Amino acid sequence: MRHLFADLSAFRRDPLGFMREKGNGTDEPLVKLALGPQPVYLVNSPELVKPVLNHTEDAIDKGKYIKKLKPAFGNSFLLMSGKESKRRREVVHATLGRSTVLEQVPAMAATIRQLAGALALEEQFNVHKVTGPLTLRLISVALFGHQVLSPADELALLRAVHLIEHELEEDMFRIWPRGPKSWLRRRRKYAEAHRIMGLVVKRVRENAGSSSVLTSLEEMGLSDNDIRDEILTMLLAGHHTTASAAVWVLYYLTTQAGLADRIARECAVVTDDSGDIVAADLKNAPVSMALAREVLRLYPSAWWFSRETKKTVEIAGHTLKKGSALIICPWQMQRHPAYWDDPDSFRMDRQFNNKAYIPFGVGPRTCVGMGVALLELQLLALEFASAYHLSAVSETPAPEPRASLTLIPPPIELSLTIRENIAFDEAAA
Ligand code: HEM
Repeated sequence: MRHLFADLSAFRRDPLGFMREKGNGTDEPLVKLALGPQPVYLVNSPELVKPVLNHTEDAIDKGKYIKKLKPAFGNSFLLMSGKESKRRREVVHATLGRSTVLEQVPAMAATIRQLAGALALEEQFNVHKVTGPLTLRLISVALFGHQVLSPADELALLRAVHLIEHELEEDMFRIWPRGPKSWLRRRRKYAEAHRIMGLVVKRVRENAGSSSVLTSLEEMGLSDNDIRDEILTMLLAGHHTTASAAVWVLYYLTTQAGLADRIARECAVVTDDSGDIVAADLKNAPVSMALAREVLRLYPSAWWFSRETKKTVEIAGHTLKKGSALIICPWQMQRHPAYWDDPDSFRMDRQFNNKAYIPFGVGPRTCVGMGVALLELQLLALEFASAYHLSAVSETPAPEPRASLTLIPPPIELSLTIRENIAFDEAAA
């Protein structure tokens, strides 16, 4: 019998490499991992993803790993199960539905354009440092409308995220409890983060009084604290993940020969006479959408997520006893050579309706922000490619990302110069 912790040090050393090594080297649909006393399985077959994620909550539900996010997300529906979670999810989902979000396209595009203009004045910039504040602003625009979050609020929220992120990362796969010093440090940081977040949410509520999501949450009869937690969840879950993918969108625009030109041409098709993107025409912009999708295949920001069995469950010939963890790892499955040709290469001609393509999860708990995240990434590509020429200042190819709660991109430095013209010749198209 293998030691209960046999895989722990390899996992800690290189989580991304570990998952690929465990899953890609075998056709076992469920791979047992020795990460501690709790039985943990990697879901290694796309055929099992739906059965696991669509299972009734009384048998397979979100488990103890996600509960560790409670210090950040509080009492929000992301961490709940059952009727209350479903009720809240429906309200949020309605606000983030495609038709509602499309109404915010002019404001979102203008936000991106403003940032790009400011970056063009810089000699060079670190991409992740700018996509964090940008996606925070964009998700706030999508949810509450224009200019609800001030630049000072954005900085404050980013600081709060920074305070708790490291601590959450440390707790995620911790086996033994913290010592008193470390426990106190965590308590202090969380308290400070909560204070900051509380102040920001208060201002969001004051400034966005009539926005639909706030009104709907209030009409549901949620307490002030619960509304605070739902808002924070959307801002936190919504910006960090998208910011990480946004880095790679700009990176590939810079490094893939001809891609920026193709997207600039595509942008010309979806803009009106004043140069503004027309939301209803975005369906005619497949290249920028394929870029966003391929980026999320190679670099799924939510690189893993999990479920836990609430009773004994039979899956793929395994009897999983109550309390077993099931890890779903888009990072590993989306680079599995059995499901993808040349899996490590960036290729936009792929079929994304592949069962092994799961950057937003599937089933009843699939990402509520999927539509808005894809829209943000698409608008980013269109706005940058149409107006600027991007050049890489840091090394290419870029180093691999780091695995934290989400995938953290490496520092990538780019510079922008104003695009002179687009070559409209068909041959280049
Ligand atoms: C590229 C960006 C994003 C990625 C890769 C991503 C990924 C995911 C994944 C994989 C899940 C499912 C987790 C599970 O089944 O346990 C999820 C859930 C969730 N996401 Fe996203 N997400 C992104 C953007 C957003 C945005 C913009 C929002 C804004 C509101 C958001 C809010 C949420 C929430 C609230 C849930 C929980 C849903 C539930 O439990 O019912 N995400 N996300």
